[in-house]
Amino acid sequence: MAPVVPLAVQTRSRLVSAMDRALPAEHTGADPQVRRSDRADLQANGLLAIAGKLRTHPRAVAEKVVASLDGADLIASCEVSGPGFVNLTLADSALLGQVEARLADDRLGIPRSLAGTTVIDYSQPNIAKEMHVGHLRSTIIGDSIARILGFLGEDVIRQNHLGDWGTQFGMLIQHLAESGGEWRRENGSAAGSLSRLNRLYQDSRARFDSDEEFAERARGRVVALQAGDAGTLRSWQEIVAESKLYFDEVYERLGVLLTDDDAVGESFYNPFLAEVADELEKAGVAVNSDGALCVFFEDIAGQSGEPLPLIIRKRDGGFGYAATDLAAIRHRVGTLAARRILYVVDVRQALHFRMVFETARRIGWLPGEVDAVHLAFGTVLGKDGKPFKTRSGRTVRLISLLDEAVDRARLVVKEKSHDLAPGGLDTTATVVGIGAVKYADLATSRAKDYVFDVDRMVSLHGNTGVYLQYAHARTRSILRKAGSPLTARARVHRDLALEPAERALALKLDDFEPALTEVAHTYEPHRLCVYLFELAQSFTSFFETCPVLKAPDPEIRDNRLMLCRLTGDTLRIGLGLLGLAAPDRL
Ligand SMILES: NC(=[NH2+])NCCC[C@H](N)C(=O)O
Repeated sequence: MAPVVPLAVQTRSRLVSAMDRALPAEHTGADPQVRRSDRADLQANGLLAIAGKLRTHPRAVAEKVVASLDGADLIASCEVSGPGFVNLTLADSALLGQVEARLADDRLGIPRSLAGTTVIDYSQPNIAKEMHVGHLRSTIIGDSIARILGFLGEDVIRQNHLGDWGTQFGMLIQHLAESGGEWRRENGSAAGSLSRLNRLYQDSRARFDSDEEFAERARGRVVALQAGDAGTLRSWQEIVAESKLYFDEVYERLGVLLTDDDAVGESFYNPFLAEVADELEKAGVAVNSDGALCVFFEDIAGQSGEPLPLIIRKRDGGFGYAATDLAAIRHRVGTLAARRILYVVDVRQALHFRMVFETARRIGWLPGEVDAVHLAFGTVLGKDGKPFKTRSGRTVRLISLLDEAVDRARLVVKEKSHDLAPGGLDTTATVVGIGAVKYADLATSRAKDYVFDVDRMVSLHGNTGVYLQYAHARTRSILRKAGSPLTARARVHRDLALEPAERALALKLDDFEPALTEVAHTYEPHRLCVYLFELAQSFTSFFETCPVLKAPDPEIRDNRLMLCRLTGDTLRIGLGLLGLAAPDRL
């Protein structure tokens, strides 16, 4: 299927050709800067700058270009305005042609414009601990970016950098051995066992901090674990396996792409850490400082004003979090052949990643042509504007949040839905509730904090997941009532004139690809949310002013049905790229 080129891009090409014809040769290739505009469909602003360079009156330049514009099939009218802008109105037939061409392709004419390998590190929960809202953000944002890059043709390798290694496991395993604390699964779900493990983990931490003799035994346990002592290793493996089961339960509930194959935890890099440290030391990138192996950064000062170290190996010989991340970069570039590595991690780790990336550049593990980007995100806040905690001050469990959202969604659906899918209330409440949580997270600009407010998330008014799911279901319901098959060849009558609301909708439908490309460049899924919300609003205005089933004549009805169909398809694919389901009935 040939890609469908957005009308703005087509218009730009026509203007460039006209400029080639009308202007002196040294200005070929200049950008006419075609943008969407309020005054007309499109506006070209680039001629002003060119006129400046040519020392000619800008309006005269614009008039000349417009006079040599060849675009009758595409552009209905074109006029010079103000100091030398060009306002362009697209031909109705061109807008309808786009609708027809997009409907003929199951990717809606969107090309696979990316090609390369991207590693994306996201979710990253910690073994023996329950997932919390911070992991929710990483999981949801990372998953959507993975989907969008993949849709645009990128080869995406997901890496779930599980916290499954380190001194804390010595503590936990020792405590389990001594206390006989029972945590194993009683029923089918791993949520209960993880909750018990989480509590035992906290107990072990408290004991470690208060009981020096226990701390000594726990440190011995770390040594045993690292040396591969059979019993210790078995305990660790058991805890890891149970934690993974629990993560998978959460992932399935959330409907994210992550599977067990993506789980490449910190322990995976353990065998390479000594080598990483040696190489850094030999290359002189890391130096011995007070018995620890560190990398220093002249331009990054700590609180005391001294250059801040990145610790590779601690004084006791243990390797830190940074050593693991450096080993991971080596693996991702050297073995996985990434041209880009994305880290979806809390903004509080910004300095860590800056130092890790800089270290990897210095030693050459991260060559200039490979990008490494920390996609930092803000904190989830409670209604009091403080980091989201339970009343007793504990971090909030992800599962209970999801349960709450689904319960709240059930009430909304029960009250509002007249057209429930066969799966009934429970299925729909799940789709709406989980979708609401995901959408609320994605719709906020990534770097910002946001307030976790379930009522707002499941609201039918405003920029919410359920608003978009309803808009999608509405398009499907219209098509069902019209008896119009969802997949048959598009029947578009190109010679008909469009009403303003139809034009606005058709124009918006043509903007899907630029919206996706923008997310791929900025890694900000909220831009796709904004697009889909505006599309749903354009659809609502269209639907309110242009009767579809009762259209004045059969050909107009056909055209309107096709607009409904393309809106529905665009919403379905767009919601899918955000990780939301789009049921046909709601
Ligand atoms: N490659 C990484 N360091 N990824 C982030 C890991 C996040 C860590 N497990 C945490 O919960 O804070």
